Amino acid sequence: MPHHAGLVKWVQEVAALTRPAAIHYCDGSDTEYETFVDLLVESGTVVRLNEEIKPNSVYARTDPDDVARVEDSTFICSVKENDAGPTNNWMDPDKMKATMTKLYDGCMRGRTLYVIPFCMGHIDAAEPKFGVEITDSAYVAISMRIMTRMGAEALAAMEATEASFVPALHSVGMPLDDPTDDVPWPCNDVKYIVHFPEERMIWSYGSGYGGNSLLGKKCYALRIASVMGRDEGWLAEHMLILKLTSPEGRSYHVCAAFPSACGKTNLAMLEPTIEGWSVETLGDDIAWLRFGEDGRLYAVNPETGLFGVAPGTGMDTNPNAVAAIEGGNSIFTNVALTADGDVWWEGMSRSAPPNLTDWKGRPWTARGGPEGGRLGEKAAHPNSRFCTPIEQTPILSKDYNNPAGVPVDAIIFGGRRQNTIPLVAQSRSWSHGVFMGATCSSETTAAATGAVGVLRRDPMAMLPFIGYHVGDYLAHWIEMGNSTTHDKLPKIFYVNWFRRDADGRFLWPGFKENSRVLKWVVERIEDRVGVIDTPAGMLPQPGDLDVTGLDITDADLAAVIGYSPTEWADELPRIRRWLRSLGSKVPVEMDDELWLIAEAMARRP
Ligand SMILES: Nc1nc2c(ncn2[C@@H]2O[C@H](COP(=O)(O)OP(=O)(O)OP(=O)(O)O)[C@@H](O)[C@H]2O)c(=O)[nH]1
Ligand SMILES: O=C([O-])CC(=O)C(=O)O
Ligand SMILES: [Mn+2]
Repeated sequence: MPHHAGLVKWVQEVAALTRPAAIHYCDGSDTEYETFVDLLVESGTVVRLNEEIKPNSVYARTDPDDVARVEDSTFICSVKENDAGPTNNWMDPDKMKATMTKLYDGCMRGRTLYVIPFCMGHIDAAEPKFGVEITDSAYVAISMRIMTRMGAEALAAMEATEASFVPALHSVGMPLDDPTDDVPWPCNDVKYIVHFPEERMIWSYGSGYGGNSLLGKKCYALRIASVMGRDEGWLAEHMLILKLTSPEGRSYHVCAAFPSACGKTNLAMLEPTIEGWSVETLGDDIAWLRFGEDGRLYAVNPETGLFGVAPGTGMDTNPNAVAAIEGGNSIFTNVALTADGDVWWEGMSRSAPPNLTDWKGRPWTARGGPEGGRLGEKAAHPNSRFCTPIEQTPILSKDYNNPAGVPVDAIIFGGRRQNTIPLVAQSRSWSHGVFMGATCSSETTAAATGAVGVLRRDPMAMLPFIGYHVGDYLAHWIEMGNSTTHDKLPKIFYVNWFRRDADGRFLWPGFKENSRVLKWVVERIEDRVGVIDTPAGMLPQPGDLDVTGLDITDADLAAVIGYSPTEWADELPRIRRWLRSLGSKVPVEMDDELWLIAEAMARRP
């Protein structure tokens, strides 16, 4: 039994409310994992994959209505409504607690309450960030084991100092009065993903999907941590971290923020196509950025696993992710199952293997669709995921486990835009870089429920993850830039791999070829190439972007890297309207940058 008084008391309170049949404190051991998998096999939630092909791995199919983050049901319940800002759903915390307490009342009947002590970031960090998730899902428990530093070690470190922790309560919301009533994927139509920023507390109900239920990830490491960062002078960001080494052996660290399903995992594990360059991975989704004593910004990845989009992950796009997955020890969700007990998804190989079972459990027919389903339906859900220990990445940087993190040389923002945004642009200054991040936009993907392909602004790729007022968040970014000398700050860039021609064809091959853009970024850091200053930012000069050996026409290249005055004439009013819609907390620097761009456009027809 743990002796952390605060923890024991909280577990007792939750148990009194939710009335589970049993309580289990997770130690994170291999035996415990085996027990949980056995239970999940018995309840039909997972099947074990073929031990020869995917050792120690399982496959889960969710309820077809529980496949992504539910942004409409995600709330920031700050005490004051204005502290949640215009981009978050808000409800009065007392009202929300009353509503959810009713839902939690008896919600774990017939199930086991699992207590998962965990640490986001390194347990021996200067100020370790602890959390404890209570959940009634063993699927969540085995996923948290991959994604976080959890179990006995985290608990011991917490107990050593009676450290405070973020309490994170999760229930699938399906009590069992008769065990034979259980379903493979218990969940509830009513879903709430709720954050109490002042109390640093998370309540989640009704969903078992990763982004809604693995509360260390988006809920803690982004929404709650962004509030901690505001108060303590650091940043919690939706960013990958990579280390890039040039043929001369000089290394640089790059953080990049792209919205969900817009290429972070792919870039983080990139295999450069240009001679002599190499990439090592440090993180693929979340970065915590703090100033070191030398005044530089340092990044750590608070997670220990990859929770990656499966479709599109294949040998030709991301061989390092494939290698990590081949290592086994993984949980696959909503992909397709092969006849020999392996997994498959669109983009893994050119054609589907025979006798597939799709993500809804339907046999896959030779005509290329599920039995009883529509032609053209995918075998794997577009937001299907692999959950794999990051340590299995063949190109993991040796600094991944360094509690102090790595110094950041460049920050890249990106989005998924068919037009307007050039392949790569550098910011003229820190505040122009913050402006680029702030006005970043993207066409929506399947990572959240709702329509796909709709253009929305996604500041720093954090729109669904900022735990407070977006205006205060942008001001915090500006302040971070003012807390050190200009030359120590990372350079800021803005990229777009997704620009298309009039026929909808991607103009840029992307994936591994994005190494050519990283090379240009390094050449800018080293001040070896010049730029063309445009309203869209500082763009590569003709001939500077290395396209040796690349199959791209001059016309396509010009179109993908170029500034389009007509497209920007449409864009500028959209940006202005959007900034206005955020209200008066937006820092004045954003208006200044907008004005500078408008000026430049007027000068340069
Ligand atoms: N056209 C094109 N598609 C890309 C590129 N990089 C990634 N993609 C596609 O974008 C999708 C998502 O890529 P990921 O790297 O998994 O995205 P992510 O940002 O890590 O997503 P989250 O885990 O949801 O935060 C996949 O379907 C990829 O095939 C690129 O350079 N060009
Ligand atoms: O949270 C999730 O569901 C997965 C993810 O990384 C994202 O959506 O950005
Ligand atoms: Mn993500």
